[in-house]
Amino acid sequence: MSLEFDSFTLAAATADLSEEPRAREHADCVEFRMDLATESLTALASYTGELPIVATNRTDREGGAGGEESDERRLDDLARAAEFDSVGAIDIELAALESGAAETTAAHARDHGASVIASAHDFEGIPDTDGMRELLDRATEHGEVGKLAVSATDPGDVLALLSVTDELAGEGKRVATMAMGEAGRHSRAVAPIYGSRIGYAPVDPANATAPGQYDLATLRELVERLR
Ligand SMILES: O=C1C[C@@](O)(C(=O)O)C[C@@H](O)[C@@H]1O
Repeated sequence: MSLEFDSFTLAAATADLSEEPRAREHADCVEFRMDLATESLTALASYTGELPIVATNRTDREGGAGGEESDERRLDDLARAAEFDSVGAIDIELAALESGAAETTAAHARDHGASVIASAHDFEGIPDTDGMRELLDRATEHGEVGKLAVSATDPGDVLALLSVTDELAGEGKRVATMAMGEAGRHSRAVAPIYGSRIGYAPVDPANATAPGQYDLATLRELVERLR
């Protein structure tokens, strides 16, 4: 089952697929953080949930726990994840796509009907507007969706991110954006209005996969009320 991200899609982010029944009420899909899970391929093989899965195997370099040294193994596991019917998309870092390291991973995923989210994360801060536009634009060239997560220290940081989101979405590009951190939290509720296609929230707030996330029920309610 392929995930197209034709409209806003709310992902319940988790390292534990047994949480899926609790996510169903609010989420459109599950983001399975393979890098935070144990035996992730075994968990995928025994998944019997209803929600389609976005498989993510995040590298340490972009805030994950997938290791830095074992990029080949990490990407290989991601490619194998895409073989499961339940996996509708995989998330690959733009850096790995641009270096060519993940070219076969992306092709393999598409061969198995899974789309590709090309993602970039800045855990240190927020690039300037031109930098964000350029990164996001490049991401949309490599993925069915281009995603940018930045770190805000001030609510004003979010303005530039929203404006770039609005601009690229207005050009018909599929983008997903969010500002991490407390100061950026509101971006998660507001960015969908400007065209962001994917939101992430943990089922259990104690298990956030990024700083400043709302819990799933709250984000769903905020997005619904604001649109
Ligand atoms: O890339 C993202 C976005 C994210 O970092 C966030 O800020 O919500 C959460 C991650 O799980 C996901 O892979």
